[in-house]
Amino acid sequence: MDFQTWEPVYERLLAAFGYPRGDDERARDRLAELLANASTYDPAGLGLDGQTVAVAGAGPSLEREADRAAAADAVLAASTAVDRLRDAGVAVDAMVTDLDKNPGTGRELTESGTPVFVHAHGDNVPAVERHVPTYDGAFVVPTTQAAPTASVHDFGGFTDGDRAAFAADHFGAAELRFVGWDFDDPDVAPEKGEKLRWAERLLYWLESRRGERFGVLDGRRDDIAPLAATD
Ligand SMILES: Nc1ncnc2c1ncn2[C@@H]1O[C@H](COP(=O)(O)OP(=O)(O)OP(=O)(O)O)[C@@H](O)[C@H]1O
Ligand SMILES: Nc1nc2c(c(=O)[nH]1)N=C(CO)CN2
Repeated sequence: MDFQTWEPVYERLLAAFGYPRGDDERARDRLAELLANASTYDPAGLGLDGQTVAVAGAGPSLEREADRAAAADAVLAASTAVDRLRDAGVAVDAMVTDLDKNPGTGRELTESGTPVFVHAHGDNVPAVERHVPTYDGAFVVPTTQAAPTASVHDFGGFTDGDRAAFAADHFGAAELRFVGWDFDDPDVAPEKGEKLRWAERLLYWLESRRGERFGVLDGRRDDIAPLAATD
């Protein structure tokens, strides 16, 4: 997705959560500085074009659905879904994270040649500053939710999981398969619940743009507030 398409939705997110845009931009630029000497990873190298890509979230259903991830051509996993899939015997092709839960996993992945999409936003600069210098920059894909720059990309999306879906879409995935997504999880804290509601709206927008029907949204569409007139 190009930024022109993403920006109106991004502006709605900023308004909904009260995030200052300037903070996201400063975070983006700090991430760029920290990687200034690295030749970062081009996700085209993942070869997602035409593939069935599993997009793993960290909901309670993940272990139950691990086989569906294993059977996909590629797996992009959000944050702690990486560790849980590994424990279930499923290796991931890339991790998508804002470094707030399992930064050590991200470091190990980059060290062993698995790309990690590292997202900088207005509320994670200390984590970015602490962990990015410990990563192998050759396997980091730097991302922002603000305007992209020469070195920091914006493929669209907000939470770790939906950003994985937008990245898979951007790099040509033929089919997205969602595992570990539980929108009605009663155990998530209120702010996280609000983020999950936005993730759901974003996936609804994405499926409509792709002309696809994501099974994870079956039975839910009537209750989703659309983000675009075309939804
Ligand atoms: N029930 C759920 N609980 C948590 N995450 C879920 C759930 N369902 C789907 N997800 C997706 O899994 C992703 C990873 O969740 P996790 O709790 O490991 O990370 P997080 O760092 O808190 O995520 P984020 O920073 O994006 O809020 C979320 O970003 C979300 O997109
Ligand atoms: N500014 C800002 N941006 C975000 C935040 C956040 O807490 N602050 N959280 C996200 C996913 O958890 C994604 N983007």
